[in-house]
Amino acid sequence: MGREFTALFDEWSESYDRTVAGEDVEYREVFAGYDRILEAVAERVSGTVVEFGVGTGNLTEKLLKVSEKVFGIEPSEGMRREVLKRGLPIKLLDGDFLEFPQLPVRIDAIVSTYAFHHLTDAEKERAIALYSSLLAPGGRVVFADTSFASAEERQEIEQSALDAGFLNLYQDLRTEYYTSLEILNKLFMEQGFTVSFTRLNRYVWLLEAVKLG
Ligand SMILES: C[S@@+](CC[C@H](N)C(=O)[O-])C[C@H]1O[C@@H](n2cnc3c(N)ncnc32)[C@H](O)[C@@H]1O
Repeated sequence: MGREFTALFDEWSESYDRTVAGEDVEYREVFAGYDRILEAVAERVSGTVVEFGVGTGNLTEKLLKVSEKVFGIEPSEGMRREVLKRGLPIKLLDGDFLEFPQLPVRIDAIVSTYAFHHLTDAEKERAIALYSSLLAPGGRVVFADTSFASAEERQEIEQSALDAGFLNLYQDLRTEYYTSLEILNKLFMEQGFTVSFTRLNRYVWLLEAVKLG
């Protein structure tokens, strides 16, 4: 579910790593400190980890240094092809945030970078309820993604994309399902998590949610 962006990611898969390296000026600020953002997620997890929206496998590579086992779930065939080229020792599955093959083991953590905004807020609610049912107390969800601290901040960021003539970025901000910290906090708390947020660049916030007992 929430797979309406898959064709776009199939097309983007071969050049995606050049975008995150800052080649595309429109997205440079979104990906500022990309490597550090991925590390901030990886250093907060251990054990058996499920990663959603794997992309080309950049976070996966870091997770493999700190985890026992990584299950990668990715709906785009183009992106999965890029991950396979890297030969990473993970179990890579066709699936998405809401629908994926049954995982045969206990899960310690669920992670994702730059991807949860592909779900509408109603889909996010369903996904978080599902993760709450999969994790034991102490299990965690760690996401890094564009989110907004307030309605004013959202407006300011959209306006500055327009002022800079970054029309692709502006279009993304207006049409994908970026949400607020307030909504994320509420959705996770309702499913029995404690939540904290840390800003990682102008766009990206780290969300760390720990399942209560
Ligand atoms: C901007 S890329 C991020 C890739 C990688 N996580 C990173 O940080 O570079 C978004 C990824 O999410 C995937 N994606 C899109 N919709 C998704 C969904 N509903 N469920 C899971 N992944 C999704 C895309 O195919 C793409 O690989």
